[in-house]
Amino acid sequence: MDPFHSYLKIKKKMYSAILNGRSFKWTRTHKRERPESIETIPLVEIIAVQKGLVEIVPCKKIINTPNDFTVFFVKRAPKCQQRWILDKMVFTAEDSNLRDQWVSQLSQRIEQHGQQRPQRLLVFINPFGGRGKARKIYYSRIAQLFELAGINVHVLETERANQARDYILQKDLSSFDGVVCVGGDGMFSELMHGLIGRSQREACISEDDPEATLQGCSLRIGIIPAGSTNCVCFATVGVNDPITSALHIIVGDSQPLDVCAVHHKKQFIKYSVSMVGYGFYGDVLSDSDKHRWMGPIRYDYSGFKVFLQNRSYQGIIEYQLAGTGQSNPRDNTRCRTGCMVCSESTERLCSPEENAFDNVSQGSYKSQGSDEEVIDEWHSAEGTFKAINMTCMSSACPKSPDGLSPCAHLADGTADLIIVRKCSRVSFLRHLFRHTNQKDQFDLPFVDVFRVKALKFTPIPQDDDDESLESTLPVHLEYESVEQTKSSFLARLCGGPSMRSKWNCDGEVMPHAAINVRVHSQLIKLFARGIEGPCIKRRESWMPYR
Ligand SMILES: Nc1ncnc2c1ncn2[C@@H]1O[C@H](COP(=O)(O)OP(=O)(O)OP(=O)(O)O)[C@@H](O)[C@H]1O
Repeated sequence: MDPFHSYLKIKKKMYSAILNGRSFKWTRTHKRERPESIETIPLVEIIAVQKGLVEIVPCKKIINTPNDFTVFFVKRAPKCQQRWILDKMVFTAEDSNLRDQWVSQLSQRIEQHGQQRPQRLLVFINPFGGRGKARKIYYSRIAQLFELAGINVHVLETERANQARDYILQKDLSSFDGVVCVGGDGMFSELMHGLIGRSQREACISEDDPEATLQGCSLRIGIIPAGSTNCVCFATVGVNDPITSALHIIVGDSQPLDVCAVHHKKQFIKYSVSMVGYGFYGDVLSDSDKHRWMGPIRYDYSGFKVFLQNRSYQGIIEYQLAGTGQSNPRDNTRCRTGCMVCSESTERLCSPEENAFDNVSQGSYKSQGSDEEVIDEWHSAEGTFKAINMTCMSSACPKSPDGLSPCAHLADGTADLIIVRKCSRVSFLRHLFRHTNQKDQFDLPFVDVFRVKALKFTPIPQDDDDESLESTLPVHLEYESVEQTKSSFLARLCGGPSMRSKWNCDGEVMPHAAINVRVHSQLIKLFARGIEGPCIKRRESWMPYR
């Protein structure tokens, strides 16, 4: 399409406006204005163009003036690049004919650039999410944005847990371009389980087979953060803000995401994107579940209590390292919009001859840019562990803006395994505290971190039936456990001895301690583009990879 140009007025001042293949620009025609005063909006970030003077906040109002048109577009908040705002500008053309030409030209080009934009969405609202705020957030702030963008929406308010998952598993979704949840991480997990389960059923793949290469999902998931925890949204957008997320959905962003599949023997248990954690985080979650009445503060309460208990657990960790040609968890990079590491993974997945992920499941991986075949070796560590965490993403959240593993990637087909061995309370506190500041939380003698493809954990002692463990402890282990906890007054104060922790899988307690976890590359896609910002983080104390 040829560029379209004319003079337009904004608030009675004359501007020269030009629409080309990628952007819409306008600049003052006055001679004394400097060229920096050019305003530019990329076409992909124009939400809508409408005739007349149009308002949508606090409610929709159109004044049909003959020469005016209103352009709605995305703007970055002044103090936070990741927070998006809906901005608008009213332009006045010389006559209504020119106005109509502008509206038609802009609409055509938005459509041309917006092939990834959803036309029809299925929206699930958890009316109890975020202490009952979800419904209000959707109807007072989001519904009008979807209407403005011309998106057809089918809204369902859930009446029970797992209703959204079951709906996705059972109903015809062929008319939808995406599914959206208005709620917290629990609602996101429901949508993810529904979509992955459905895709496997359609591809005749058994989710119970831990070795199966799973089928990716075609529908994208949107998250309107309205829960008490929204880690997935924060780690993929950089901010928990309903308007920002709605705008990412409208412009049709797409962010692939790796997913961990968790199995117990040959039985599928759960999918995870943010954290599979044993020991400290498992104990905090299972304790906090007993205090749900406290609301979100229960996590702080249980965190403090579990910290005082200072428990560690015996077991064998086996992990399959990702090929050495890839990035590593301490390379001081950040996964950001357009991440090269994730793009390489996308290319590998898209080219069937070099489908490294298929090779991985057979035990080898060919690193990018080298002819060298790197074996994804299995390693093992036996010992007493305070925390074992595996995460497919940084797991950044408002309390820890860099997250559990700051250099983890969203879509590179790997996860970061963080092993914290038995240590004193003070040492563990140092490790925890470093999640909230700029210091390297892995630069401690009792912490190891690896970039992995898979994990197996076997608690000691092994037991066929996890639940009956406590009654069948060998005497020496029973003694050690009791010593470990009873030796301390603080531990006694905070709870009795326990031989086995629980796994925390994205905020849900899992029933088995013996599990296998495997990363599935780019299994789902979100309406997001990753966190906008620089890929390299400059830290004063830069620590090379150990
Ligand atoms: N109508 C409903 N009634 C009860 N539970 C529901 C309903 N709809 C969804 N759920 C369940 O509620 C759980 C929590 O929801 P969600 O994550 O949206 O909110 P939250 O405020 O972040 O939750 P949490 O209480 O876990 O902090 C989800 O696991 C979901 O399965």
